Amino acid sequence: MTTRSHEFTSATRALAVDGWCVLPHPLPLEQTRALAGECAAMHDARQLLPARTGADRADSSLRGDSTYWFHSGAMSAPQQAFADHMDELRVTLSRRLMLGLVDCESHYAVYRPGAGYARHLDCLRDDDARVLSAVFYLNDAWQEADGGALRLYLADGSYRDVYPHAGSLLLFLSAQFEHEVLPATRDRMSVACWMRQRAIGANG
Ligand SMILES: O=C(O)CCC(=O)C(=O)O
Ligand SMILES: [Fe+2]
Repeated sequence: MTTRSHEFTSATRALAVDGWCVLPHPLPLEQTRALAGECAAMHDARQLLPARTGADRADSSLRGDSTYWFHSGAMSAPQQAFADHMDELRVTLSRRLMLGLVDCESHYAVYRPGAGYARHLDCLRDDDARVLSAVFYLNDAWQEADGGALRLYLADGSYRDVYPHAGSLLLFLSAQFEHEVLPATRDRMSVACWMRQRAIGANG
């Protein structure tokens, strides 16, 4: 079995059983580095903007990150390589788990020290398109003492803390897992991605 098909098989099993999983190194190291370099440079150039919460407003007490949405048809080479990999994963998971996933949307996110994202669900109100959440982390040499865990709340009332180590990909079913981003002591970079079904009521 190739590394990639092994990765897809373990993700399929874990999602079917637990509804979430972490893939330690789904992308080649150079691709992770290229994304991290681009994200940091775009952040320095102020191309990331304060993120919005459901009510279409920026409220930094709920959510403190800045984001840049990938534009299909106008992606940089690192963004395109990431999007191609996620599309391949989407098609495989959709077929094996019968999820009806039709596309992905992705953005860079940077949380400055002290910024977090309060406990939430990724499904937007009045829009059930997001089925699978994927967060790909870009931070070299992250230590648990740096904070910044993604805290994933499980159905039995416990939680798991996932640290944003460069190259790891967290996947979870968007409608089932509340989660929050805990504040960190250093900049925290990621690509957040949602695999979507055709929303009920959507045209075309
Ligand atoms: O960066 C993370 O670990 C998760 C971000 C998140 O929950 C979101 O963007 O909805
Ligand atoms: Fe989220």
